[in-house]
Amino acid sequence: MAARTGAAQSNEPPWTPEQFEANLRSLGRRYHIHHPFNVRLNSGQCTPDEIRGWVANRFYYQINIPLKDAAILSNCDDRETRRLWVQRILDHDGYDEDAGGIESWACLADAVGLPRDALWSLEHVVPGVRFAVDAYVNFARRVPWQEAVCSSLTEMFAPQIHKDRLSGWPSLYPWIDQNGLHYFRSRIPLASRDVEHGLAVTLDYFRTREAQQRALDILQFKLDILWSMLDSVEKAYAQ
Ligand SMILES: O=C(O)c1cc(C(=O)O)c2c(n1)C(=O)C(=O)c1cc(C(=O)O)[nH]c1-2
Repeated sequence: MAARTGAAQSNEPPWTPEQFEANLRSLGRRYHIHHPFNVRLNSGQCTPDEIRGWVANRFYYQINIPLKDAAILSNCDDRETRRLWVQRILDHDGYDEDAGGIESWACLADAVGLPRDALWSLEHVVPGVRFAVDAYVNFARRVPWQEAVCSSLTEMFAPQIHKDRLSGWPSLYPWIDQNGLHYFRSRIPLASRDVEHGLAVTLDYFRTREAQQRALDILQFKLDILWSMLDSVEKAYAQ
């Protein structure tokens, strides 16, 4: 991964944990919440076909998140971290009475009128989305687990995008069955819990200025993945 956020001099002192966290959070200005497609989506300007296209494509991200988390687990030699991290897989795949996030996303597909067989067949997934999501999973497979943990920190910015959908969609898109929005509601507390753990790992692992700079580059890489997914959806569906 090429440095994106400015080369660091290795002789500079490390940022304090507070400054480091503030610098990570400042990358929120590049979150896909600001992507033109998302701006249209959350301001009521998307057609039903565009929304169905977005749901079908984002499904590829949803079903790959547990593979990404399993890759992190497979590289992680720290038992305490594994005990916490395994929950992320269960959140998406479900356990006991909890049907899980993938099933919730399938309910969103029902709500927007996308048939389940079309969703699960992945027939609507466009190449750019496939490449971007696969890049995320492959990154998690090959880097030290702490770097992969850092890449999940885009979740710092996710609660707001979920809240925007929950507050806006019912009036902007009254044709969408509101029961389908459960996924967004469920993710708000889970994202906050994930971030608390992910940030603790990141602040502890990236200690030198050079390492902290690498953490910013990793977060930017993940922001780019989310951004390019929307670029691809926009190109495929926007009128
Ligand atoms: O709807 C969104 O915009 C959005 C973004 C992100 C993100 O920022 O990576 C995640 C999610 N949703 C999400 O639902 C989710 O479960 C999730 C897991 C992760 C991750 O990197 O481990 N990101 C995200």
